[in-house]
Amino acid sequence: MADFIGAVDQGTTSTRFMVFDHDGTEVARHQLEHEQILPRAGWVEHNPLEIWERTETVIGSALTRAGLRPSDLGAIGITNQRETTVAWDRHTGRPYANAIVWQDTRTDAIAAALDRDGRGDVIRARAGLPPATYFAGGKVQWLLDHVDGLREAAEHGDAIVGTIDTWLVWNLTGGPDGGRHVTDVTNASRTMLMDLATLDWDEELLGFFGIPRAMLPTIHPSSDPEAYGCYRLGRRQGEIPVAGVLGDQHAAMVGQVCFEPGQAKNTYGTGNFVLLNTGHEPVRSSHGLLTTVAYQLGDTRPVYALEGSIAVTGSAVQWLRDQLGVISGASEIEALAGQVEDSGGMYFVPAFSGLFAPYWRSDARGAIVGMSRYNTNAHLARATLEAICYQSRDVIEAMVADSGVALDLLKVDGGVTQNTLCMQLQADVLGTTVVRPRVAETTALGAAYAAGLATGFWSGTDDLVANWQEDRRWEPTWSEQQRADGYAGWRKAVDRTLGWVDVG
Ligand SMILES: Nc1ncnc2c1ncn2[C@@H]1O[C@H](COP(=O)(O)OP(=O)(O)O)[C@@H](O)[C@H]1O
Ligand SMILES: O=P(O)(O)OC[C@H](O)CO
Repeated sequence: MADFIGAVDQGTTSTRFMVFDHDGTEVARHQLEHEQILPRAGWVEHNPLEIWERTETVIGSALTRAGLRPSDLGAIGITNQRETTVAWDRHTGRPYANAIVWQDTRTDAIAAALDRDGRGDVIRARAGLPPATYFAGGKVQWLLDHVDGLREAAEHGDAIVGTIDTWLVWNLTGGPDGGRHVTDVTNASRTMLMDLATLDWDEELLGFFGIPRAMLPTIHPSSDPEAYGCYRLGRRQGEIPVAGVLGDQHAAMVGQVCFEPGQAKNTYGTGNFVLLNTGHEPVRSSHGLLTTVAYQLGDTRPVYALEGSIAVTGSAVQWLRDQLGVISGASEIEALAGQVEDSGGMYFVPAFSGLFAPYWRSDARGAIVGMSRYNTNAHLARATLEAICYQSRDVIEAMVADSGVALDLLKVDGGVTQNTLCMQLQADVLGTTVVRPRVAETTALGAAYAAGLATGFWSGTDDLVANWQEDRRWEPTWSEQQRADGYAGWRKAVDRTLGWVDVG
C-alpha cells in the first residue's frame, strides 16, 4: 500500500496541494495565489483556467520538492471554495465566462424575487438555505440569462456547469476526453437546488431558476472509491484515484474530527465558517443559520450541520493590505494592532458583500464608525481583528439559541489563526476557550481523510480522532462587563450598515 494521501485545497485566495502520512502529519506542500478579478462594485470573479493550471502546478511541484512519485500516493482528495460557479463547454473545456465567486452580489435581484412570491420558503424548507446571492443556483441562472448562447448550448447538452470541485474533477479525470461530471453531497447542498432529504437535485427547485437538469453533475458521497475516477497524469506516470470530495468548510470539520453531535469548529480564511455537527437529522434554524450536509463518508447515512457563514474576515485584512496600503503583508496586522490597547472606540463592519449569517441582509454595506481624530491605523487594524471575532460571536450566539447547548470550547483553524492576538481577542469576545490543533491545515487534512477512508488507508474515524493533537489554547481574560460593553457597541455598529443600498 502507498504511504501517503494527497489533497488539493482550492480556496478563495489560493490553491494548495498537501501530502499527509498515516499520522496526519504533513510531508509536502505547495501553494499558489490566483487573481481576484473585481470588474464592478459587488462583482468577484476567478479565471477557471488559471485555477486549473495552478492546481496541476501545485500537485507537480509539491511532489517534486518532497522527492515523491505519484505512485507514493494511495489517493487524492479534493476540497474547494464552495458556491463559486463555472459553466463550460464539455467538448473543448472552454469556460463560457469567469467563475462567479461566492462573495459576488450580482444576483441580488434574483435572490430578492424568490422571497416575494413564496419560492423562498420552499427553498428554506427543502434545501435548508435562505435565498441569498451567496449560493450557486442564482449564479447558474445569471449565467444562463446573460451569456450569449449558453441556454441553447445547455439545452443541446453541450454546456455543463458545476462548482469548483466539479470543474477540477472533470479536468483531473480527462476533461473533454472522458472527464467525470460529478459533485459531492456537501457541495451540492450549497446550491439551493438539492433536497436535503433525498440528496438529489429537486425538479421544482431547478424550475425556480430555469436550470436544465442535464447541465448539472451527478451527486455522490464525500468519500467514494469509484465515483470520482482517477487523476490521469500521462502514460509514464500512471494515475491516482480521486476518492474524496467535499466543500472546504465540511473538510475542515472532518479534519477537526468533529464527528459527534454538539462538536463545532470555526475556520478563519477569506471568510469565517462555524459548523456545528447536529447528527443524522437536518436541524432547521430559527436564528439565521444554514442547514447543510456536514459530510457523507461512503454509504453511511449523511451527517448534517448548522452553519454560520461570514463573508468577510481574512479578506478584510487583505483589504487593509491591497486597497488601503495600511500593511504590506497579512501577518503585519498583528504587530500594528498590538501597538494599542483597544480600538479607541472604533468599530469596522466589513459588510462588503452585504451581511451573511445571522443577518442575511444584502442591503448592508461596510462601515467604520465611532471614529474621532484620536484614531490611527493601529486602531483600524485592531478593529479589523475585533470584527472577525464579533462576527464569529454573532453566529455562535445564534447556534446556542438554536441548539440550546452552550459552547465551552471552540476548535479553530485557517490562515487567520496564525494571528495569536486575534485568537486571544476571540477567547475574550466569546468568553470561551479557543483551541488550535497541531495541523492548522485541517481543510486539506479533511479532504485527505475522506480520500483515505474510501481506499482503506485509514480504517475508520477512530483512526482520525487518534491523530488530532492540540497545539495551543487561549483562555478569556476580559471581565464580563468589558465583554458585554464591547458586544453592545458591535451590535450598534452593525445597525448602522443595514439598508444602505436598494436591492431588487
Ligand atoms: N497573520 C495573519 N493575521 C490575520 N489574517 C491573516 C494572517 N495570515 C493570513 N491571514 C488572512 O487569512 C486569509 C488566508 O487564509 P486561508 O486559510 O489560506 O484562506 P482561504 O482558504 O480562504 O484562501 C487571507 O484572507 C489573509 O488575509
Ligand atoms: O476559500 P475559503 O476557505 O475562504 O472558503 C470559502 C467558503 O467555502 C465559501 O462558502
